[in-house]
Amino acid sequence: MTEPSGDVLLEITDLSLEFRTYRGPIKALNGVSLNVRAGEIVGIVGESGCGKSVTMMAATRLLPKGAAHITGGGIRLFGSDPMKLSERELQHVRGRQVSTIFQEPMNALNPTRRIGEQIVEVIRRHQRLDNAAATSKASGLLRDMLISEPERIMQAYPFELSGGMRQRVLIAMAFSCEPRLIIADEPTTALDVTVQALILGLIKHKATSTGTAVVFISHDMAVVSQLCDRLYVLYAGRVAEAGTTASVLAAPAHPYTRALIRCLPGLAPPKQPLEQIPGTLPDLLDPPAGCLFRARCREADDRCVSVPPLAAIEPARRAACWRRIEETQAA
Ligand SMILES: Nc1ncnc2c1ncn2[C@@H]1O[C@H](COP(=O)(O)OP(=O)(O)OP(=O)(O)O)[C@@H](O)[C@H]1O
Repeated sequence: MTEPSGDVLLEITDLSLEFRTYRGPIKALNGVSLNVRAGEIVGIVGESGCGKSVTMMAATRLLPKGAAHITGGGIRLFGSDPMKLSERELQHVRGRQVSTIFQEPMNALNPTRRIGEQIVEVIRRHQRLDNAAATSKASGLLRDMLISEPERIMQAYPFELSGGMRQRVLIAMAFSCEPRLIIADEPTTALDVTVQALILGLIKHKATSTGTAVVFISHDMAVVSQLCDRLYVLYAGRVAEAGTTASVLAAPAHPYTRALIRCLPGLAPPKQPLEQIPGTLPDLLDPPAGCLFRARCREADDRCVSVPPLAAIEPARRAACWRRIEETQAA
């Protein structure tokens, strides 16, 4: 697969991971490979429980200690294995090189402290700036988020702001230390559609103007397709399909990707009724053999009793579907 050029910031290779629970191991990831290069916006998309968050939490070593076990493959984040970093090195990476934006900003902000203090503290923790310079930088970052009165917002407490405004504050904070990579985990899911569009535009503009790479996690194909250069479609802890957003949307190769697209107004073919994907994700405590999408797939046949590899189907495209792999081989 031809990849875009640029430094590889994150490389996940064949990563398998399980959670050991009293009911048995939950096989959350099964051979996931993905990479992110400097300056690109990469989407990870798939329905709830498919492993999007776990993949990126593993990459930044944010998974609960003791419960999550890597059983295969590896991760290189800025050239190092995050599992082997000391706590101090990890803090440096998390503060200076990678920032994360989560879905619920209220959980990430301290409810008892003013917004301004919190942004200034983050800036000063990682940059040698005095209070006045950090305050001025915070104000500029809020303006970049189209907050017209940053001084007033900096005086406010989190509960005084709307959800969309709080999320803009968190995005400003994420960019404040000039990281090379931002991980945005469903940052707009809790917001209404108009605010969502504004926030997506702000992330895209700021990332493009600063050259920051973004991994954008979402269950919403419409959202990732607006924002991302490349997509990884995850299903039940495996990559079902990967490629540039334009090529995936133009000719989705995996039946799961096609089903995700057919569910969405705006992306579905015109004049066809929107569809639902029947069934649910397989039980990851006891996954069935073969292709994990088989039970929900209207195109499944005898070949699908064995697991399809994630194979190159065209330049810069991979898919894990026997039908598509064999069509490619036959062509
Ligand atoms: N701490 C945990 N203990 C046990 N299982 C977990 C834990 N965290 C995640 N899982 C399981 O790992 C699988 C992947 O979860 P993950 O949160 O990555 O999904 P997701 O695609 O991000 O979905 P969502 O959008 O709902 O967050 C799921 O089956 C989930 O139940």
